[in-house]
Amino acid sequence: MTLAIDVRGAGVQYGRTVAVENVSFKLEGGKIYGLLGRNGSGKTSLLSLLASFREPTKGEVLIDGKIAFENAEIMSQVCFIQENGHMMDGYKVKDAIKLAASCWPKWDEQYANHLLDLYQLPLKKSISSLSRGMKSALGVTLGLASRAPVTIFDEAYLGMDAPTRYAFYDEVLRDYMEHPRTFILSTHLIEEVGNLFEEVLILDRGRLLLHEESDTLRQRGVSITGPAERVDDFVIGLQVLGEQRLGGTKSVTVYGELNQERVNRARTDGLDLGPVPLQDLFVHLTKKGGEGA
Ligand SMILES: Nc1ncnc2c1ncn2[C@@H]1O[C@H](COP(=O)(O)OP(=O)(O)OP(=O)(O)O)[C@@H](O)[C@H]1O
Repeated sequence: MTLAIDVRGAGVQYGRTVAVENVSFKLEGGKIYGLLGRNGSGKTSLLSLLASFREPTKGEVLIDGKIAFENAEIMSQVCFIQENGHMMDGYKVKDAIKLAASCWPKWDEQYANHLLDLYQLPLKKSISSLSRGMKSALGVTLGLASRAPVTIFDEAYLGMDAPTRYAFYDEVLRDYMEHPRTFILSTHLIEEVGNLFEEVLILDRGRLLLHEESDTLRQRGVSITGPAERVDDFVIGLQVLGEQRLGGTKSVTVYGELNQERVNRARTDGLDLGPVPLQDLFVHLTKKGGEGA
């Protein structure tokens, strides 16, 4: 089941702070989406609109064609897991599981038990006594086992150590293949998780800077490496994002796809063309005072 998401001119304001401004995008659903943005760029505020936790100050958010806010039917289709939990500190793990089972109609108890075992989560322990990593694992368990048509993880796996995080990424992919639905993951760990994303949205100071297929975005960056003088000559007229030099060799990162003529010229000039990591593109695109896309 895929639910389309349609965000129309949405804004979130806290007093005088504008956290999200005039953001519009459509997600057809049934994909894994990455939401990227620097600290304070408005990711959590935007995601809380999708989860109906908050009403937009401006604009509207539609899920499956219906206004999401305070819509019980929609809320039961969206599971929003945050790093800090919203997770009833006074309760035990088994209470959180029980509550989740009653919230999400597609809750899969067997899968939840499998994940509880995998993460070795003690059912009888109170949530407040769990380590940070265990709290993350509980969040991840709730999100995955919810099988909600729209499952959102807002940095929810940050507390996990690296092997557990990688196991989580594998689990998301496996579960997504077996039970296709919409996943939205916000993250700072772009290199780790970037390969999962089919589409990427970047927020910058509350505004949507970019919404693209990740493959298209990756093709927007090219690194050109070779003898320094030839590289300098080659990049004239291109948008240079950064450069590194080692002796007489230089590597320059440019933004924008190279046309065939340029690609041929690089070959003739003996220059190497290579991909640019998503993380580097993100850093350049969201640099303070950067030009953006
Ligand atoms: N409850 C709130 N009251 C007042 N201001 C808030 C509140 N929540 C967020 N903000 C402000 O809104 C802006 C966006 O915050 P938000 O948490 O949405 O960003 P974020 O991209 O999720 O950040 P991070 O990556 O650091 O978690 C920030 O300037 C933040 O200080």
